[in-house]
Amino acid sequence: MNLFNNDISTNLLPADGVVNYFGKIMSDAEALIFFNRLFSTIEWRNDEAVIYGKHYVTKRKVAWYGDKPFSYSYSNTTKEALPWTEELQSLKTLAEKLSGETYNSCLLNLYHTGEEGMAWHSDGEKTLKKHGAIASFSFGAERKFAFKHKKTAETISLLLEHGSLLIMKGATQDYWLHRLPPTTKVKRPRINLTFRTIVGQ
Ligand SMILES: O=C(O)CCC(=O)C(=O)O
Ligand SMILES: [Fe+2]
Repeated sequence: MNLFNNDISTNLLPADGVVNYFGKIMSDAEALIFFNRLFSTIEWRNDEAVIYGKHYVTKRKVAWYGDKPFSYSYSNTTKEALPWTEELQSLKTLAEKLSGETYNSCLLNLYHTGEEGMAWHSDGEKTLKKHGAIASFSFGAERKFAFKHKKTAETISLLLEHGSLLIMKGATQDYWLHRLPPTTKVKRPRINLTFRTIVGQ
């Protein structure tokens, strides 16, 4: 368990990838402004999934934005990226400055309460740049986030704070799963943004 690591130069993973937690990169007041603007201006939609032929609509809401109308396909649905909003453009610039990487798209998640989460997965889709960085911003309720090694099952956890930035890069998606565990303790909403790089479209 590594709940309070705040040194950006520290790799939270012991091997097979790089995860840097920058901690809070803005004031709580500034982060609240981002939360409110994102909550009201993003075109939030319920996420859909087809699992064993059954159609599910999640409570969690999602949105997909980018430089171009990139398509993003998963669970038998395809979404086209919407053009950047002012807030997304400024957060993309901030992520690029702090991480020294570039991004061309962003997947957003809105978790209304702690009971909504995201199951173990890795973001290694073929449409994403191989070993490209993923920059993850958190706004609103603080939530636990966890990594699990695909072979050894070693687990690393941390807290994602209001107004914080986490970077995943290198071979992370090849070797590690990550998840946002559900919890009954958190009653407030959280917004997550993951800036990514789509290739070949
Ligand atoms: O909500 C989070 O912090 C993680 C979201 C995530 O892993 C994803 O969108 O791929
Ligand atoms: Fe992910």
